[in-house]
Amino acid sequence: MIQIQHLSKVYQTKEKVVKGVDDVSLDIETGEIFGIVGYSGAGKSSLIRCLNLLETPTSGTILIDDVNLTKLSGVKLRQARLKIGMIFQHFYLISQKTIFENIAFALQAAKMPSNKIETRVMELLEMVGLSEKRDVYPAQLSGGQKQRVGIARALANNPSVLLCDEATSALDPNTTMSILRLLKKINKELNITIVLITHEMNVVKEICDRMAIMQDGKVIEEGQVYDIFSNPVQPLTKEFISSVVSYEIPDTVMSTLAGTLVKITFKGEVAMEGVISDTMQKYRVKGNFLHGSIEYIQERALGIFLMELQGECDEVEQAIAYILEQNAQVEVIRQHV
Ligand SMILES: Nc1ncnc2c1ncn2[C@@H]1O[C@H](COP(=O)(O)OP(=O)(O)OP(=O)(O)O)[C@@H](O)[C@H]1O
Repeated sequence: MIQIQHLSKVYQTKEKVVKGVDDVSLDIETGEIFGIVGYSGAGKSSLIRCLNLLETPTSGTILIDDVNLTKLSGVKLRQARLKIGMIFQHFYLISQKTIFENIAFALQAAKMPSNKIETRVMELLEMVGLSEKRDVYPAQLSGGQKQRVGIARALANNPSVLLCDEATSALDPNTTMSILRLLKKINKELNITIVLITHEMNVVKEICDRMAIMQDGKVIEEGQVYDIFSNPVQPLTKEFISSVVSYEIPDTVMSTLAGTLVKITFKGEVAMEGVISDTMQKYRVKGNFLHGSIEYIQERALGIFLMELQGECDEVEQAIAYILEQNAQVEVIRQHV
């Protein structure tokens, strides 16, 4: 388990003092995939770089499996760092070395006996699907393949934690998906805890179990990804979610609506169509669908629909009460006019 306690990172420049990370506390469970989201400058890189002490925290504590990293130095710190792999947006492979040599380098640095290195490198290359590329140079690989090498190198010394710093931000959507699938496979098969930072909500939606949203160095919201998508609280969180699922209704359409405008959220197993059609039959209410989508988050359905409900006030109220009874969430966006 990773415990981040009251972590702060302050940068002192000639002109000013900047709080990159401002009193952040988070617990990340062993074996989970935890996403940290925020716009540029929110403090994500500073936070993730403090986790392996690439940045020295100004104050606060980082415990990994009860070992306080901030108290370690010298050999002990180097050993602890070997248990934390990291991958980067721009891969940072050594261009003069082959793929094999790039990965072997991480093992040599950790003093693995040379007769064991070849077997281990080939094992890693197979895990990331690049066995055929052992003797080529990084320039001969695509971005996705380079990131696979980055992953193999990060896993070389059997880390318990993998940090991903915008690992898919330089990749196209299809390649991003294949890298995310690989990370998920690694997480499941090796039970590695993954902490990733990203500005893309899609990445989080695809593979993370829990997430935190950062703004101005602080964590402003955290929780299960499913819960955050179904019930975001902070305006910034809502903004990030709208980048994946947007429920904006154009003003021109809005001005033509006379009924009550509601947002209905169905979680998981609730039979959405049945609830809506039952409601329309039970009450003298007409429903117009304005927008709708079903997202799958961690293989659990989340249906969000925007509807205009037309009818007498009390009928509309009863219809809403009925939908609520069926375990759906209803938010009245605008009462009928
Ligand atoms: N070495 C540094 N010296 C001074 N200020 C810094 C330094 N590194 C980061 N900062 C500042 O700390 C704040 C947080 O930056 P950080 O890079 O952690 O954010 P981020 O969310 O990762 O953004 P990005 O995705 O653009 O890197 C910003 O205001 C940034 O300017």
